[in-house]
Amino acid sequence: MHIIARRAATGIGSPVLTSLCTSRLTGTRRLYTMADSDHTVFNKPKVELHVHLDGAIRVQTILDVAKRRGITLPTDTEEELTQKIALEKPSTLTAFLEKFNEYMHVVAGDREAIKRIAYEFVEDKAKEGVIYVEVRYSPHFLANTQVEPIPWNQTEGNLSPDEVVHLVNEGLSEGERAFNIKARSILCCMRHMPSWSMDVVELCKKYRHEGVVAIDLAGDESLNCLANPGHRRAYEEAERCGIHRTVHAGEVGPASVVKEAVEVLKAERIGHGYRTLEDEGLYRKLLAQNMHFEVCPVSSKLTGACDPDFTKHPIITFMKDKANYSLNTDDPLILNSNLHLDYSTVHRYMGFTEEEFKRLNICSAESCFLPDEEKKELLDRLYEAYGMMTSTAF
Ligand SMILES: O=c1[nH]cnc2c1ncn2[C@H]1C[C@H](O)[C@@H](CO)O1
Repeated sequence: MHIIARRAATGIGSPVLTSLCTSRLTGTRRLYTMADSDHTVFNKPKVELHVHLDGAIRVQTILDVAKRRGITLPTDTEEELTQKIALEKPSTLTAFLEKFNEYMHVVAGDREAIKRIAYEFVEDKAKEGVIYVEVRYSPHFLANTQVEPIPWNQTEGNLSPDEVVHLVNEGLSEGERAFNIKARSILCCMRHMPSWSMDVVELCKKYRHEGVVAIDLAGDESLNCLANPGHRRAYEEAERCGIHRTVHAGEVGPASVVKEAVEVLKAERIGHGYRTLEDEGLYRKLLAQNMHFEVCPVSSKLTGACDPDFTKHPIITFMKDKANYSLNTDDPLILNSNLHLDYSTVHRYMGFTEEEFKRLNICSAESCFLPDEEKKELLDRLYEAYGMMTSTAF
């Protein structure tokens, strides 16, 4: 018999951190190279809770699919297409979301592409040292039938949002087996499309035993801050059926959107949530409730959600207050980033230590949407990898 006991990690407070490659943040942008990826500030198992599948597609995959389908793109080189898609400098969330127009028409409606994207996503996360990921997407945005309006100027086909979820589930499960990590998904309602939201919750219910763990509300908060009744009804149904709930709120929208997410939509986690800090009372209340904030450092700069000066970033307050939050990429394709860049950014500009990286990953595991037993297994893997577990046989 074994007794498992947690203890403080050894060597914490003294960051074992290697040098960084930060030219992408401070100077001219350039593509990631293998050398960049070697500069890892936290080379230990990680948990990622906020990343969009359709914002995490490989550029080469877009080129391959376009070629196979006979779709013309403005360029056929990986480097040039990356430059076309990637956001160059701090902008607005609206401009950021427009970047999806550059390539979504290539992959939407294509069964092979959707499954491939999901599979490759798992491989990319495994390479970043992620052992558990929750990836989100809008099934409607990848469909070309049973969706009104049909997105991305597609002509009507025969791929429904339901089949999209099935294909993503297949790609993720094959990826899990091939790369030995765990991947679950979150289905997104879109703020500007309340008429899709009931479908989304029904898909969450249908596929809850095939990898779908939660519902989300994404899209442009700056265009419409109030939760439309369509979203509200979907979230009520989610709560009634025990479907987990997260909501993009307080990214660019005011603290009142966060309040609404928590009080009306019964969100269990907040996507981004930076502007919660503008309402001291709300922030203190959420801290006391141990609310989880899914923060995305690199994204928050390029979407214009936060001051581009990272030394003034709200995440510093979260860190100092020992808040419950995770570090995430959000949309690495559009940000031309990866998870290492988020970790190196907060280390370099915000003073994050190895100890904090361990703590926030444990918070992430505790706040993930896995069932209790699987959550415990995930936590045990982290405690062990972080040297926070003793196993005493007797
Ligand atoms: O950072 C974001 N904020 C709000 N919505 C976003 C963000 N990144 C991606 N999205 C939207 C665009 C995607 O097509 C959609 C589903 O993944 O979610």
